[in-house]
Amino acid sequence: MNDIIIKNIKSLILPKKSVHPLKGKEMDELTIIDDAEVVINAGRIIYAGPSGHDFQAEKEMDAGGRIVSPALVEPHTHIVHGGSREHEMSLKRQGVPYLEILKQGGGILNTVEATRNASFDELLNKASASMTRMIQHGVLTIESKSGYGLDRETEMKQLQVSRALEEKFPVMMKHTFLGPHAVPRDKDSDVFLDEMISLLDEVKEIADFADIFCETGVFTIEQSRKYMTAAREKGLRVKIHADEIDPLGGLELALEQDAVSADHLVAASEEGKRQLASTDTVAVLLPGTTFYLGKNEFADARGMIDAGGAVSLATDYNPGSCVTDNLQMIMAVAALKLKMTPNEIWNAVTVNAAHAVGLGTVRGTLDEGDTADLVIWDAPNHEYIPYHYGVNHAYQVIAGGKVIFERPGLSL
Ligand SMILES: O=C(O)CC1=NCN=C1
Ligand SMILES: [Zn+2]
Repeated sequence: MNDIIIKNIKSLILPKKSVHPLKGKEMDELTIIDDAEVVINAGRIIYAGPSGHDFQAEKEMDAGGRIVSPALVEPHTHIVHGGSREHEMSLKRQGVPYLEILKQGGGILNTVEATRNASFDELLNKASASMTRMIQHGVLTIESKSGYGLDRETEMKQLQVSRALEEKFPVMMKHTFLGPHAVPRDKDSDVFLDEMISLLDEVKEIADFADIFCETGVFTIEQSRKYMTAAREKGLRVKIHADEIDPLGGLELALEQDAVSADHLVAASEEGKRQLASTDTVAVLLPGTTFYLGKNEFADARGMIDAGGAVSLATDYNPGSCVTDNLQMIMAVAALKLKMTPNEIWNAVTVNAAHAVGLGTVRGTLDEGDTADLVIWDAPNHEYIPYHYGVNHAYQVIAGGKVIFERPGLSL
């Protein structure tokens, strides 16, 4: 006897499980099963496909003609942080560039001060509020970065808070050390980078990836290569904030370093985009950040996909350059500004996002045996979610076969 059967599913969205991230034309392939049902037992998918079978289950759920997909995967967040930077909005309005605010000691350094001053519990409570919103928006796999400590004690505190989130919520997480996120005001960048490299032995016990902000006025290509090489020698896979604002060649460095992902890529070179296709490195695009920074040039998703590359999407949720924990909104910006198709977008927030955090065959699909992490959406079809933006379309969120969120209706 199974635990649950979900019936009356208007259409079931089934991204393809693949040992490699979906690339190029594959990204536009998406199986949609109309008139479907899902059978769950012991927290795992037993069946997800056309209805009409005679499955037995303790509990029958009626999807009410709604659509169902795997729970979303969020491959790039700065969810653990103290404070907020709404005061910087006026600087942005006056046209002060992001890197100028950082140079003046604001930006990331402002959040560093708030994070250093926050207790473990304060950071956990604040991140828990964001985690709750992400889950309510259909996300059950999340990557979480450090990078607001710039010292051993606070970087480790952030990573421990990240681990505590995974204990507290029914989600799967990956944890990233982003010690080289900015250079402390009173430090030489090479000296500081060596300090962060010296932490890698300790970090590799608690983090899955090592990440660096390779950007003008932050860390150079040479410094990024030194750090990524050191991290890989310690057995950590690497990520990189690359070519976000200036075209330093961060994407090429990511590919040279066999990075699991290269993130931002707004200023990525044509050569880098061409090389992407011959690797399994996932381009994690963050169009919400481009929108939030008031820029008009978005990452060239079309160019990367059409050249055969693998693309995924994330919020980049952080207090300074993209203050949203709503991945559905990013799906809409990807449709409007990255010119991605609905099928590409759904693959970019499920199976390819899973590959971007080393979970490519573990999350983002509903194959037999997969964890029963799925969302029942209040939407008529899969194209509707990127189309109708700014609202939460998740009706029910099911984690490991348990309904953990149901959007309340009005009590009139
Ligand atoms: O500004 C922040 O807090 C987050 C960020 N890191 C690199 N780009 C944006
Ligand atoms: Zn980021």
